[in-house]
Amino acid sequence: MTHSGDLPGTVHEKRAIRAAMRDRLVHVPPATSRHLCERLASRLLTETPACIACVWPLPGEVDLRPLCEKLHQHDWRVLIPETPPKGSPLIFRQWRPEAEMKQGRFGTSYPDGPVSVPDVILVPMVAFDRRGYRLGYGGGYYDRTLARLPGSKPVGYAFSAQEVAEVPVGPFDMALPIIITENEDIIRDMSSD
Ligand SMILES: Nc1nc2c(c(=O)[nH]1)N(C=O)[C@@H](CNc1ccc(C(=O)N[C@@H](CCC(=O)O)C(=O)O)cc1)CN2
Ligand SMILES: Nc1ncnc2c1ncn2[C@@H]1O[C@H](COP(=O)(O)OP(=O)(O)OP(=O)(O)O)[C@@H](O)[C@H]1O
Repeated sequence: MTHSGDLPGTVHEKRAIRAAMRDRLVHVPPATSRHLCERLASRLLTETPACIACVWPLPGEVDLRPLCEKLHQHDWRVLIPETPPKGSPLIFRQWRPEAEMKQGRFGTSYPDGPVSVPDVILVPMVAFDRRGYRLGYGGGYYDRTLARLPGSKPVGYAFSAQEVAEVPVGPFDMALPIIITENEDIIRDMSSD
């Protein structure tokens, strides 16, 4: 596989962090995921209902399904991404509680609903740092998607256990303005830009 954007050293470092995180995430209890969903819900539900992109969980990840249900009950439109071939941005489709989920690329699941553009994008990650940089599974999907949707507000979320000192940063990586964990809201410090 070619990695057009990142230097070879960055690619290796990113791989090593992904492997370390897989081991760490095995030990996160399910209650932590529920707690994080509650923190996300209490923050989002103070805002006017809007259109929000969530994700259907992959093994070991934060499970946003309770949040999807709650937001839907409060008149938010919930979208879940369909994963296209690598190199293309994500396709967001409307989800409803009764939606049948289809199997997509890399073990992802997505609903069959109409395509829509989110106002808010909840951004999953494998690891993050305090500057707001994140590391995903290496598809570059969120970097590409956020670059094309400047009007959508990205909100990162992760377990505190996923924090590392410094995520290696490639030319396309963008720092997130906010990352929410089960313990705190990490707001990016713009003064260091
Ligand atoms: N729940 C969830 N859905 C999501 C994402 C995510 O991070 N979490 N994505 C975020 O972009 C997109 C899917 N991105 C992915 C890109 C690559 C691989 C992948 O290559 N997986 C490897 C194993 C990688 C590893 O564990 O190191 C594989 O399946 O072999 C998986 C997902 C969209 N949907
Ligand atoms: N906007 C973009 N345009 C072109 N290439 C990009 C863009 N964003 C990322 N890439 C490239 O995609 C590849 C994967 O990126 P990276 O390792 O940062 O993915 P990731 O953030 O871990 O994955 P994901 O966003 O899917 O969770 C890299 O080669 C990167 O340079």
